[in-house]
Amino acid sequence: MALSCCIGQFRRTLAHIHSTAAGSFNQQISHCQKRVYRPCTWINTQTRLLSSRTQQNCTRKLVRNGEDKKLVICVEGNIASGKTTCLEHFSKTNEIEVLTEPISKWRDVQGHNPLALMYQDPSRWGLTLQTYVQLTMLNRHLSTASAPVRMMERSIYSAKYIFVENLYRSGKMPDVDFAVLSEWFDWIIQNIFIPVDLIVYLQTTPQICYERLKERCRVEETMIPIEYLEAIHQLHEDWLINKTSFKVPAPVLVIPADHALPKMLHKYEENREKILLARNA
Ligand SMILES: Nc1ncnc2c1ncn2[C@@H]1O[C@H](COP(=O)(O)OP(=O)(O)O)[C@@H](O)[C@H]1O
Ligand SMILES: Nc1ccn([C@H]2C[C@H](O)[C@@H](COP(=O)(O)O)O2)c(=O)n1
Repeated sequence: MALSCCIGQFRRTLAHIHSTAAGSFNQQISHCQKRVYRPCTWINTQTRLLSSRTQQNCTRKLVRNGEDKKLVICVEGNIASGKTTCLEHFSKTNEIEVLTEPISKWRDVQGHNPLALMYQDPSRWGLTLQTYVQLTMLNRHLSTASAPVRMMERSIYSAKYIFVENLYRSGKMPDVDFAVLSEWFDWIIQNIFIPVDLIVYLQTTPQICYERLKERCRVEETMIPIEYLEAIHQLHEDWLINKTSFKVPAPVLVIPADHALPKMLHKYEENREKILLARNA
């Protein structure tokens, strides 16, 4: 009698634990959906979007409404290769919105300058800067479009494939920092739709970048040696030209960019149509 009473009580307790756990699990899901995903939509990219820009090895991704319709061009290149100057040129066109790198944020996050810290002590501050770069670049990619064509300076891809990779390969980023950043990056790429239609690669020699960097004279960059620009250059070449390092998310238009400014402006005009008609489909 006492034993069957105990078994009954045990069963009721188990049932209670089960229903409480299930309830709290469901609550977590709806809380998660409401809090995290409200501005976007989960869509089945296999059924709704079939262009190659969606082929990122995932069937369900977080997509901003309407983001699949605009054209996205990322301008990539070494430090001081002329990306901002190129964007400035195209910003005069009505249907193009230009998004420069959020470097002002990297120089001032709540009164701190992670860009300067990274150059002073890359092993200590590389992760700090690159985590923030990843966040701010993701924010740039997901920001609401204000024109049919978007031209962006760099991308979340080059942040990882060029700058994080360089810190790691040069021995200035500890394995654990690289592992954490890589897991963040892989999660983002697998779960969030980040369309790119064309990469415009401003191909320069490191020496020319070094001269332009000296002329620009950004205070954080005064200690950059030519060897750093050479390493960044080689990573760009392996990614976008040799295609031996990482997956390239879009077709690449290479524009040789060592020339003086008037010739560069002419080259931008020569390539205008190719750029504006790009659709990674
Ligand atoms: N074609 C060019 N010839 C000479 N100087 C240039 C040219 N393009 C840009 N510059 C100068 O070089 C520096 C770096 O250019 P910038 O557009 O800021 O490069 P990035 O955005 O790639 O770092 C700036 O001082 C800019 O005025
Ligand atoms: N992921 C990144 C991106 C940029 N930087 C650095 C390199 C430059 O000092 C600066 C901005 O580059 P620019 O627009 O002049 O080519 O930010 C970095 O360290 N990591």
